[in-house]
Formats: sequence, structure tokens, C-alpha cells
Amino acid sequence: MKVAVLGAAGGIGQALSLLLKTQLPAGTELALYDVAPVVPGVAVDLSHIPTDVKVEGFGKDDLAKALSGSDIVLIPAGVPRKPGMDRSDLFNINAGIVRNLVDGVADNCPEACVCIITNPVNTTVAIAAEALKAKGVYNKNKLFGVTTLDVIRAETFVGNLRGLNPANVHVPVIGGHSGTTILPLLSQVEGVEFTDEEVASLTTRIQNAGTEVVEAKAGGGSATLSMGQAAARFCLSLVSAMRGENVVEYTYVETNSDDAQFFSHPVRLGKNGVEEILPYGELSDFEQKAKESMLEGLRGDIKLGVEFVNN
Ligand SMILES: NC(=O)c1ccc[n+]([C@@H]2O[C@H](COP(=O)([O-])OP(=O)(O)OC[C@H]3O[C@@H](n4cnc5c(N)ncnc54)[C@H](O)[C@@H]3O)[C@@H](O)[C@H]2O)c1
Ligand SMILES: O=C(O)C[C@H](O)C(=O)O
Repeated sequence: MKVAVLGAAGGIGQALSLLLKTQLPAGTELALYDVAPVVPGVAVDLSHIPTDVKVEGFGKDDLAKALSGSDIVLIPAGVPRKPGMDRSDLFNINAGIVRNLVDGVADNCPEACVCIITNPVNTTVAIAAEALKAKGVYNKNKLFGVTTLDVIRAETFVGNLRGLNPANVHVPVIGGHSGTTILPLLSQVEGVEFTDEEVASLTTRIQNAGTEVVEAKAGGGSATLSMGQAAARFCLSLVSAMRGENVVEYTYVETNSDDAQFFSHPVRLGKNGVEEILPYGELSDFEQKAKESMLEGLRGDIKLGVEFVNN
């Protein structure tokens, strides 16, 4: 098994690579690619940790070597937000970065599962899909927008509010990954009841959690450590599924449902990526209204990505 991290020298890339070096199964290869000249050093640094995961660093001219033979490609390459920006403000820079890297995936490891972290995820996943289609290698079961951070935040905030261990709390989060497109299904949290006021304030907190970090970092970037943890969880779930285990994660995938072309659902992962897209169940009146009012924006975000590649 080979896992490649593109953007491995960045805030997310380094945290994620550390977690993968210590948690991937023995015998895995971990390829770290970045345009930043520090990337070989990040790989050397990690290589001194005594696990049976072989780490190699690849500089900007070696994308093909980094990707060749990869089974899973994680993409956190690109610029993060500063205070006052929306995720959509990152489109101008990050759209081209994702397009180029996904072209590299199509040329060097077209069968790999591709996990997009770079914002705006609502749009960059559509860009990745269209780029893979243009190369004739798109498989909708192998393209994922990583929305796990919304899930782990929701679990943390609910656990903290109720004095529960967040590790034992499970909160479905559907939709997209920005503002009101992030829709936590608090009505489905087992064993916990919320007042209407709690639902409203928790939903807003989960939707604005990225901004909470951006403001707290005061110009120093966005979530990197919690995102590293979230992406590692998603990658390790995918690895387990590829090795035959039964794993379900919430992730932004092509559904072609009435909601939107791409939508976060509970997804049963398997040897070939998406095994089955599971229904997200019954919504409360609050959740149904919140879903209806965000769909147009989410569809617009997706259209922007489709047009970026095709126009
Ligand atoms: N999906 C999510 O939930 C989520 C969460 C947090 C951040 N993000 C997004 O992840 C992205 C990265 O955030 P970060 O904090 O790690 O940023 P960062 O600036 O710390 O790191 C980004 C890295 O990408 C590299 N890079 C830039 N262009 C590249 C290219 N063409 N090829 C390879 N590497 C390239 C940079 O050299 C840098 O090392 C941002 O777009 C951010 O908005 C997504
Ligand atoms: O908020 C951001 O810009 C980064 C990320 O999408 C997050 O949710 O933390």
C-alpha cells in the first residue's frame, strides 16, 4: 500500500504525515510531495520515528515519482484563509493547484482513491471530478471531499456541552463544507436530547468552527492540527476498508441525488472506495428547512468547479 500526501510541508500536511507515519499499517509507503523546498527535510525528520512505514520526500519537479503506484492520494496543497475571508475567496489560487495535482494523479496513479482537503471543498471536488473526466479516468467511487473535521468538531462540542466523552458521541454531518452547507443532524445523536435553542446555537457553532480557528490564529492560517487528525482518521478508515474491514465515514461524494451532485453522506467504504452511499435518514423540521435553504448555494459552488475545467 502506498499513500501520497500532496502539500505535505504545510500546516495540515506535516500534522497529517506525522499521524500517518505513526499509525499506517506496517509495510506502507508514505510519499510526501510539496513545492516548498523544505519537503525532503520533513521526510528525513519523520523517517527517524521507529515505525515500519517508509517515508520519502519529493520536491516540486518530482510529482510523477511521488504519485507513481499510489493507492491513496491526500491533497491539502493550497492557501488557507485569513480573518475576513470566506473559503470561496481561496478559489482563484486553489482551483488551479488542485487541477494540476489531479492531472498528475490521472497520469501517474489513475486507480488511486483521491481525498480532497484543499478549500473551497464544495468546489475543488467538482474540479477534481471534471479534471479526471477530461483525462478519461474518473471513477466516482474513488473521489472524496474530506469533511471529517466537521464530524469531529460536532462530536467534541456535543460531548463538551453534555459532559460526555466525545470519543463516545456520534454526530452525523451532511451537506458540504462551508457555512450553512455544513449541516449537523443533531436530531440523530443517540441518547442525547437538545432544546430548540441548543440545536440553533450548536448548529451555528459547528458551521462557524473553521472561522473560530481562523480568527484565533489571527492571520496565521486556519485549522491544521485538528484537520491533520481528521484527515488521518479518514485515510486510516479508507486503508482499513481496502483491507476488508466494514467502515462507514461521512464524506462529500458524487451522489447525483435530488440534493446536489456532490453531498456528504454516510458512506460504506470498501476495497474500491465507495461501496455504498447510505441514506442520511429522517431530518427534523429544523434540519429540513436548513437543508432546503442551503442547496442553491451548494449547487452554485459545484457549478463553479465544473465550469472552471470545462470553459
Ligand atoms: N477540508 C477541510 O476541512 C479543511 C480544513 C482545514 C484547511 N483546509 C484547507 O487546506 C488547505 C491547506 O491548508 P494549510 O493550513 O495546510 O496551508 P499551508 O499554507 O500551511 O500549507 C499548504 C502547503 O501547500 C503547498 N503547496 C502550494 N501549492 C502547491 C502545489 N502546487 N503542489 C504541492 N504543494 C503545494 C505549500 O507549499 C504548503 O506547504 C487550505 O486550502 C485550507 O483552506 C481544509
Ligand atoms: O475554515 C477554514 O478556512 C479551514 C477549514 O475549512 C476549516 O473548517 O477549518
